[in-house]
Amino acid sequence: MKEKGSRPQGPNITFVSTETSSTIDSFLAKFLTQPQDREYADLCMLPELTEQTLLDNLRDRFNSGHIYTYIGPILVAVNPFNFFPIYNPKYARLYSQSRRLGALPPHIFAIADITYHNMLRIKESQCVVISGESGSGKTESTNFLLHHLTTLSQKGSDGSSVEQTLLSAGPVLEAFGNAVTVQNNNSSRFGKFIKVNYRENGMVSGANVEIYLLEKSRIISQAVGERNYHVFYYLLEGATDEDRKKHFLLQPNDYHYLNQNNFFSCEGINEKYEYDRLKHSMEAVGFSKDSQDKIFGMISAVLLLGNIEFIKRPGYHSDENAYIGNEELIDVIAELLNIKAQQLHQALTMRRTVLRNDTVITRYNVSEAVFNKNAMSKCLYNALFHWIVLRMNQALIKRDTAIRKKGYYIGILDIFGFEDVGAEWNSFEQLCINYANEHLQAYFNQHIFQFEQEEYLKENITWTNIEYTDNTECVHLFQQKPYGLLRLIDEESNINNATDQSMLLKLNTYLSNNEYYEIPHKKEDAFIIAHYAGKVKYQIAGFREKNKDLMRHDVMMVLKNSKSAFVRELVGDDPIAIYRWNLVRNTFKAVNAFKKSIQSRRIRRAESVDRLMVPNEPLNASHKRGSDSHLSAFLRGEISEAIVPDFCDTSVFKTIVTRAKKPQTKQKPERQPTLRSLQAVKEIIGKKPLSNKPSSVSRQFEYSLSRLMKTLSSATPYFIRCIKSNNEKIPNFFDDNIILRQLRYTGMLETVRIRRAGYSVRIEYEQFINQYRILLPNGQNSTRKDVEEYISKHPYIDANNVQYGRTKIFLRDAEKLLLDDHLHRIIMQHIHTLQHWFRSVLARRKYLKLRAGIINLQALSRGMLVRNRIRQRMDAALCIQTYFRRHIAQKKYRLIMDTITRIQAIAKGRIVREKYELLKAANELPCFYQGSDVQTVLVLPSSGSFTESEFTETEPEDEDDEVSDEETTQQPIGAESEDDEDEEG
Ligand SMILES: Nc1ncnc2c1ncn2[C@@H]1O[C@H](COP(=O)(O)OP(=O)(O)OP(=O)(O)O)[C@@H](O)[C@H]1O
Repeated sequence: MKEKGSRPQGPNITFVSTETSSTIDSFLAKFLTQPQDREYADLCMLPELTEQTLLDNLRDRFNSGHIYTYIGPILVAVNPFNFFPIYNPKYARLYSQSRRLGALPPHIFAIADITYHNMLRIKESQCVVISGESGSGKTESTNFLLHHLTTLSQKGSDGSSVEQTLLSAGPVLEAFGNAVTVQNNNSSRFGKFIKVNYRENGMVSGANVEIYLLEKSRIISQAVGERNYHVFYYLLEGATDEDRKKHFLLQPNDYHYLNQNNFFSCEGINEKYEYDRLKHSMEAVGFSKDSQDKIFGMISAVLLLGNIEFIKRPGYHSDENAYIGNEELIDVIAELLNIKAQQLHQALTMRRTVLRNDTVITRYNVSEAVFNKNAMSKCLYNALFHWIVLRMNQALIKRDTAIRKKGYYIGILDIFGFEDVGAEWNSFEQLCINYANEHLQAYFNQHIFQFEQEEYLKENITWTNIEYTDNTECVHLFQQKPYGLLRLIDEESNINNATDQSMLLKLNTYLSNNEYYEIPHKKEDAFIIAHYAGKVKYQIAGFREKNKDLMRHDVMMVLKNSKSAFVRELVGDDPIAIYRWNLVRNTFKAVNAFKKSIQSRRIRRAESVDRLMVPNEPLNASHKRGSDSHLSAFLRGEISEAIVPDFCDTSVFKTIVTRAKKPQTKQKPERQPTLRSLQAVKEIIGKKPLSNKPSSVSRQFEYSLSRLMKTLSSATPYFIRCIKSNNEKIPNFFDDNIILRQLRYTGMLETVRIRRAGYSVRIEYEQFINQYRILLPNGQNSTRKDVEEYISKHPYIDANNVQYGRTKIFLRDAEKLLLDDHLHRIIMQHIHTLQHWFRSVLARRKYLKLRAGIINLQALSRGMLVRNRIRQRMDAALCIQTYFRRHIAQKKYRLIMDTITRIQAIAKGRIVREKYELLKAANELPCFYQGSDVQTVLVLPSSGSFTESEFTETEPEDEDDEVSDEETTQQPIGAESEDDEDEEG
C-alpha cells in the first residue's frame, strides 16, 4: 500500500541507491518488451472478443505489472494499490520523445503527450476525462498527468511559476477536500476540472481550477470507518505549541465533529509530515503566514462550533427552549471569528422574524439550535474551501489569460466517481454525484458510440449498428423541464411549509411513470433511480435543507459584522456585486465631474457677462447640489433616468442599491485591484451570475455541470477509465468479480467492439490531400479520384479496411499507421536529402574558409621567408660594403700619414739646415759640427726635391665622400672600433 509520507513526487524524483536504480532498469526493460501475441496492449487487437477474453487479458497484464491497457485512444488503468516504478524521469523522457499513441506500451504519460502535441499540431484545446468509481485511481491519474504535462511544457526552461503553483495546489486541495472513506484513504469529496492554458508556443500561460460540490455533510458527521477532512487531523497533530495556544486547539478526541467514530489516525498517513507539506504547499501557492493563521483559526472555530452543547430549559410557551450548556466556548469562538460573543450567542439560540413592522424573537428548540449550529459550521467550511480555491486561481491566472490572448488549454476532469454508500445512507450528495456521473457517461457514449454511428449513416458508410446502453433518458429524468427530478426538488425546497415527505410525494406523483424512477416496494421515505451503473436507493430525509443550504440570516449578519476582513470576505457579498457597485459609483462620479466642469465653465462665462449685469438669483443654487445630490438620490432609489448614462443597465441598479444600503458593502478604494482580479477569476471559472433569488445547491450544480459540458464539447476529448482492482485496497490483487462489474457498467465490451469494427480515422478529402500530398502523384492538385486510386494501389493497405464516404475517407487505425509510416519515411527521405544538401553546403563553406585560411598562411610564411633571405643578403652586402670602405679609408689614411711624415721630415730638415747655416754663418757652431758637412746629417728624399703638390692637401673625391657618410651610419660597430684602433695605431 502507498505510504502517504513517502508518496512519489512524479518526474522530479531521484533514485539514489544503486539497488533501486537497477530495479528500475530491469523493470523498464521488462516494461518495454511486452509480449505481442498475448497480453495484448490494445484490447482491439484481441483475436477473440468476449467478456471473458477481455477480463483474462486485463488480468494477465495486471499480473505482469502492466496496469495500463488501450482501447484505441482510450486508456484503461487498473489500480494496483501498489506503486510500480513507472513514473520516474526515464519514462517521462521516453514518452515525451514518442509522438504516436501505441508506439510504446500503454502509459498515462502517453495520454499527456498525445494531448499536448495534438494541441500544438491541430491548434485545438484538448480535454482528458478521467472516470471511475471511488478509489479507482482518478486523483492519482490526474496528478501523473499534470506532472507530465508540466514536464513537457518546461522543456528547455526551468519552469514558470504557474507550473510550480499548479503542482503545489494539489496537496492544498487534497488537505481541505479529501478524507479517509471506506473505499479510499484519500478520497476526493469534491469534483475538479483543471484547465492548463497554453500559449501557441506550448508554454503554460496560466491555469485555473473549477470545483464542484464539496461534500459538506462530512464536516458534522461521518459514516463508520470514515474520517472528517484531512486538514483537521493535520492541524491538530502538526501544530506547534504556540499555534495551539493561538488557535485554541485541543486533541482530536476532544472535538465532537471528529470523535463520533473514534477514528483519528489512519494507517499510512503521517499527519505531522502532511501538515508540514501542507504549509509548504500553501506558501508556494501564495498564502502568506498571516493568511495561513487566519485559515487555521477558522478551522479551529468550525471544530469548536461542533462542541457547543444545547440544553433544554423550560420556557414560557414551551418546555423545549434551547440554552447553551458550555457558554465559555462562545467567547473563544467569538475571539477566533472576531465577532461579538453576545451576538453569536443570540444568533445560535434565537430566531429573529420580521412580521410587517414588528420583529419577533423566539428561542429555538434543541434540535433546531443544533441544526442551526451545524449549518453554520458547514457553510463556514464550505466558504473557506471556496475562498482557498478562489485565491489559488488568482495565483494561477496570468495576465495574458485574463485578457484572453490567443491560446489553447488542456482540461483534466477528475470528478467524484459513481457512489452507492448503501440503501440506508444514500442522500442528496450521492444524488448529485451520480447525476454528474450520468452526464459523463452520456458524454462518453456520445463520443464513442452515438456520434460515430451517426456519422457512418450520414456519410453513407456500410455499417452494422452496435448496441450500447444509452443513458440519455436517465439524464433527462434529472434535468427535463418543467418536471425533472432536480426542478421538482428545487420547487419543493422553495415552498416555506413543505417537508421532505411532501417532496417525495411530489416526485412520486410526477415521475412514477418514468422507467428510470422507481418507488420502493416496501413503504419508506426513499426513491430509486436506475443509473447506468446500477439501481441506487436514495433516502429523502434532509433533501430540502441540503438543497437550500442556507446559513440562517441572523448568523450571517453576525459574521458580516465581524471585525476581521477575512471573515467578512468569506461570508460577504459576492465580489462581483461589490465590483459592480464600485463601477456604478465611479460612473456617477465621472458623470457628475463632467457635469460640474460644464457648469463651472458656464459660470465663468456668466461671470464675465455679470460684470455688466446685476444677478437676480444666487448663481450656484443648482450647482451646489453637485455630485452628491445625484448619488444620494440614487442611493435612495430616486434616481432620475435622465442622468443615467446610456451604457448602464438600470435593471441591475435596484439590486445594487439594496446592497449599497447594507452597512458592510462599503468598500475601501484600495481593495479595488483584488476585487478586479477576483472578478477575472470568477469570470474565468464561471460562477453563476448574481440573481436576486438565493440559488439552490442543485441549481448551482446543474449550472456548473452544463458549463462543464459546454467546455468539454469545445475540446477534443480523451478518456481514461479507472478500474478498481479490489474493494479491500489489497496491493496487486485482481478481483475478477469487482472488475467484471466495472467493465460491464462502463460498457467496456461494447467500447472495444465499436473501436474494432469502427473506422477510428476519418479525414475529409481536402484535408487528406493536404496531409498526404507528398505521397500522391499529383500532389496538392490531387482529386478524390486520385486518393482512391492511390489507396487502392497501395501494396499494404487492405481495401476492406477503408471506406469512402461522401466528404470523408474512413480508415482503420492500422491503415492510418501504414499511411503515416509511409509518409514518415518519405518525409524522412526528404529530410535526409535536405540534411545532406545542407551538410554539404556547410562542409563546403567550411572547406573554402579553411582553404582561404591556409592560402593566407602560406602567403604569409612565404613572404616571411623571402623577406628573411633579402634581409640576410642586405646584411651581407652591407658588411662587404663596410669592409670595402674601410679598406679604401685605411689606404687613404696610410698615404696621408706617410706623406705627412715625409713633409715633417723635410720641414724639420730644412729648419735644421737653416739653423745650421745661420750658426755656421755666425761661426757659433758647436765644435763637433765644425768641419762636417750638414748634408750628410739630413736624410733627403730620393728625388732630392718636393713638388708643390706634395705639400698641398688633396681634395677627396665625391664618391669617397658618400662612402664616408654611409660609414658613419651603416658601418658595423666592429668595423668602427677597428678604424679607431687603426687611427690609434
Ligand atoms: N497508478 C496507481 N498506482 C498505484 N497505486 C495507485 C494508483 N492509482 C491509485 N492508486 C492507489 O489507490 C488509492 C486511491 O486512488 P485515488 O485517490 O486516485 O482514487 P479516486 O478514484 O480519486 O477516488 P475518489 O473518487 O474517492 O477520490 C491511492 O491512494 C493509491 O494508493
